Amino acid sequence: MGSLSKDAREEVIQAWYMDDSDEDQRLPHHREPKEFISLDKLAELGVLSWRLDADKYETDEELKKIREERGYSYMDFCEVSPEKLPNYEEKIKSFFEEHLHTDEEIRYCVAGSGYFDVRDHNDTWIRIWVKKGAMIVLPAGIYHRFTLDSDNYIKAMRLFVGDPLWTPFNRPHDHLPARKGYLETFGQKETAGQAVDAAA
Ligand SMILES: CSCCC(=O)/C(O)=C/O
Ligand SMILES: [Fe+2]
Repeated sequence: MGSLSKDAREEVIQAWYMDDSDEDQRLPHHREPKEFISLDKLAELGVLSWRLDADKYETDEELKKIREERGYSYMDFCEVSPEKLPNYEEKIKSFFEEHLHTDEEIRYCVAGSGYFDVRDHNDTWIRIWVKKGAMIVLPAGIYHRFTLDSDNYIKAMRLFVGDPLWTPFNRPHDHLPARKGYLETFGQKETAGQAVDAAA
């Protein structure tokens, strides 16, 4: 994806299987021993990723190209921290409720960091740590949640195709066409996604 190698992406995006502990959601929640997951494995789940230069997002040709190719016409920013986000406690709680959306969730971390957790094909939580420069797309219909990490701050660019619809559908919402479509497209291993694109 783009001109930078996969290794460059891994400097700002890391993923691992989570432990079962109920401790503070902002902790990494690694298993013992740690079980990291490749970006190719994320692509099998439909989770796409790029590394971009967050210091030049206003003029970045690579970002422009991605937006044009994928039709991301809408853009705004979401800053999450106790000081910056109105109704912070309520919002952070709702972000961490397991949910899906009927459209892609596209987030580009331009400052700070945070965790997007997604369910794999076995319904096991994978934690995706995004840092400055990481852009990820969660496909429509994937169950996921978001939390800040212990640094308590992220500024994310939010992209969308057309008029944005941010509605979270808390689990269970298995009857939604977006969920059924997700399972049809990504419910089996080695389906569409960057892993297949890369092999082509
Ligand atoms: C870092 S953006 C805030 C989280 C969010 O918008 C969302 O929908 C999480 O699932
Ligand atoms: Fe979401």
